[in-house]
Amino acid sequence: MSQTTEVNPDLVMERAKCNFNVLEVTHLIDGGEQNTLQRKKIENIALNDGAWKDPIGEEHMTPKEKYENSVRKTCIYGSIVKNELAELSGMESFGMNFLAVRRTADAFFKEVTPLLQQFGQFVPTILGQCTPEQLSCWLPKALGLKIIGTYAQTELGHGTFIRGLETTATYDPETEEFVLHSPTLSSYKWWAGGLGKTVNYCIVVAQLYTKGECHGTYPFMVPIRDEDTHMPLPGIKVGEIGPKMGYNTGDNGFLAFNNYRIPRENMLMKHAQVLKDGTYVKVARHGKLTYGTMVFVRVVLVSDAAFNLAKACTIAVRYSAIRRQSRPRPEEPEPQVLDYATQQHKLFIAIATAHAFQLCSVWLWDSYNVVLAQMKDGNTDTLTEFHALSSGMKAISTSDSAQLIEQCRHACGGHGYMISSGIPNLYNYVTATRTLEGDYTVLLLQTARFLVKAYEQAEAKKPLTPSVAYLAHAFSGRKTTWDSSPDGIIRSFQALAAGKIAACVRNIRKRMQAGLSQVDAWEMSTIQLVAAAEAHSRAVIADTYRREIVRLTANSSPNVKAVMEQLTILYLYYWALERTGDLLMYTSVSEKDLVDLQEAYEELLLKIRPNAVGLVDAFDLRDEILHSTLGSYDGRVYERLMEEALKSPLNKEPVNQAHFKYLKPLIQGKL
Ligand SMILES: CCCCCCCCCCCCCCCCCCCCC/C=C/C(=O)SCCNC(=O)CCNC(=O)[C@H](O)C(C)(C)COP(=O)(O)OP(=O)(O)OC[C@H]1O[C@@H](n2cnc3c(N)ncnc32)[C@H](O)[C@@H]1OP(=O)(O)O
Ligand SMILES: Cc1cc2nc3c(=O)[nH]c(=O)nc-3n(C[C@H](O)[C@H](O)[C@H](O)COP(=O)(O)OP(=O)(O)OC[C@H]3O[C@@H](n4cnc5c(N)ncnc54)[C@H](O)[C@@H]3O)c2cc1C
Repeated sequence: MSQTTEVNPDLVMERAKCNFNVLEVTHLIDGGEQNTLQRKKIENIALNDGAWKDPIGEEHMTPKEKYENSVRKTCIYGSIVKNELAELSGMESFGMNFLAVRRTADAFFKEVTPLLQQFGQFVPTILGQCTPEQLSCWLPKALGLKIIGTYAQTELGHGTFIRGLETTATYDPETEEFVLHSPTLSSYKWWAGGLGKTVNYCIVVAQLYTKGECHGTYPFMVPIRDEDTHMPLPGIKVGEIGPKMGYNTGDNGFLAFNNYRIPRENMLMKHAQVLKDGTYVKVARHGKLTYGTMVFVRVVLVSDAAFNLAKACTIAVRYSAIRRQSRPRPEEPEPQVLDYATQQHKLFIAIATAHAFQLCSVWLWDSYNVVLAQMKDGNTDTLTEFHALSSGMKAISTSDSAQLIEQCRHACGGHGYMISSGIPNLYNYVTATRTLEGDYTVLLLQTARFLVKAYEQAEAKKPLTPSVAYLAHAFSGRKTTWDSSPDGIIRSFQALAAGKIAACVRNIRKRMQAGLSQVDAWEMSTIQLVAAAEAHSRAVIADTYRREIVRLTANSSPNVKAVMEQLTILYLYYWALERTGDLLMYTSVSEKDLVDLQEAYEELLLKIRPNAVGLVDAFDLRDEILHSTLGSYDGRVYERLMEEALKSPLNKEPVNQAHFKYLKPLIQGKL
């Protein structure tokens, strides 16, 4: 935590009011004291020298300057990671320390590094899609930054529908090469991060053709730029796609091939092989293992959503503690805006949600490792359930985080709209994650596919996998009894998920009986299927959050236990109140129960209020990582806003030339 000598008195007061041990909660969020110490060590090594700081605010730079500045900082951070953090960061395990490296990177990059995909997708694809020989060839080069790569799957014409990709990789047994070709404009690769200017290698997903037959999409390792001159290689057309809402330091690019040849060995052959004579050999037992990188990134994105939401609520809660506005009681000073119940309603759910997603991400990560271990032994049985689970969690966590970050902006009034508040960059980053790596709707429909099948299993009294075990109770013919205890509310969330899934199944069957095909009946039901998958994912998140908090605070001090319990209950009440219509439909909840619940929710906000600043301090986000005039630890908000305003290039001269060139002639009637 960064400290300065003068701290805003309101923040001093808030910190004195906090009744729990902030460090204990930090340890809880980090997954233990050792992790906190290690993270702080990484942050200290990486951030204490400051050579990476921007010469002028990035927001005042041209797109070209922004990109070049971002590469500059990437190299500084790259050398710190390579020379000083490599051992600490456990790169190969992608564990907690790797997350600390990822978290520290945000001090360097307000948007993104052009090397995000190197570590987010290029290395993971090498790890997940290569044969042992390929792995030993490419992994050291990629980890040692001898080659810089990205992941080019999406095309101008298709992102969601991978089977519709048009880029072809046709095997030529004469030369033992693949010929990569982009037959149409819509087949141009589009979006890959770092592709525009930075990378020299690219994992390209293309339709595999051999012996005149198409075998579906596979990944290929493709050199695209000369390793010395960095010029695009002959047969390659590559460039940057232009300004975006965010990710502007990430040089997302386009790429096309004109009968471009790569050696046979450059097909990533863990899951299928093409022999020298062109024979296709399928190795994998599960048809979708080539989608593995996407599953990995979806898991990572849940923790990314939690982290970015924690940043936004740190900014908004600290700001709300120093911001005073209006005078409801004329005899008293203006209250801190944090004292308004509506402000607490906007912010405390954001804190609880950041905790919920953080704990769910750790749980999801652990479950993912179990699935990977089973797959190593040749067992892919749990992959389908995990795909459904990770798709749902990715969809909900990225979407809720984006919405709550926007809510944090609302909570900061006009100043939240300043780039220097830090919130716009956070929103622009997170809202993209709702789309990338599988759009929200598309992923929830994947979850729904699984749920409908699970419902049919339950109906046939067959065994159910853990995440849908609650469906076994869906056939009692009675509404679930409302009970406002935490476990009772979770049971109600499960009941409404089960009710929605059952309604979807009924609708699909009814439509098919009326003569629609299965595809059309499904399509007509997709609005409800998305709602059912959302309800299911929310039930899983609520259940996991509650279970994990109970487990993790078993030995905590009483006040930590109490405040963590309050947050989980707040989360449950909030979502119950958001879904009153559904509860009335699928549980025995009465009007009076809902009135009581609303009252209990409002009382809970009051209980949490004195600990609000302590709760966001516990996220332990250094000022360098927050990049915020409103959210710094010392609360010197107005001073920082003024300092930033004075940095505006428009303030460099008293009168701008546009006055004489355009305005004066207009004023003088000469135009
Ligand atoms: C040293 C230097 C230092 C420098 C700084 C260091 C900085 C450190 C930074 C560290 C970085 C850390 C990481 C940070 C975060 C990472 C961010 C990375 C950035 C990401 C940017 C974005 C990238 C992308 O977007 S890549 C493109 C992604 N594209 C998609 O996601 C496409 C979505 N579409 C699909 O997934 C599919 O097409 C789908 C699933 C919608 C449909 O597929 P289909 O083939 O048509 O399948 P279908 O017929 O519908 O059948 C479904 C069937 O298959 C099963 N299924 C589908 N998918 C899967 C799967 N993945 N796994 C398992 N099973 C699957 C499904 O269940 C169905 O089964 P059945 O119902 O039984 O038939
Ligand atoms: C910042 C950013 C970075 C990215 N980085 C990369 C990268 O590094 N590499 C890479 O390969 N790609 C990358 N992408 C691309 C990204 O993966 C795709 O944009 C994403 O998967 C969505 O696909 P799409 O753009 O084709 O959307 P579309 O599928 O065209 O979606 C448009 C609309 O149609 C709806 N829709 C589509 N299909 C269905 C359906 N079956 N049922 C119901 N509704 C449907 C969607 O819900 C959406 O509302 C990036 C994208 C962004 C924004």
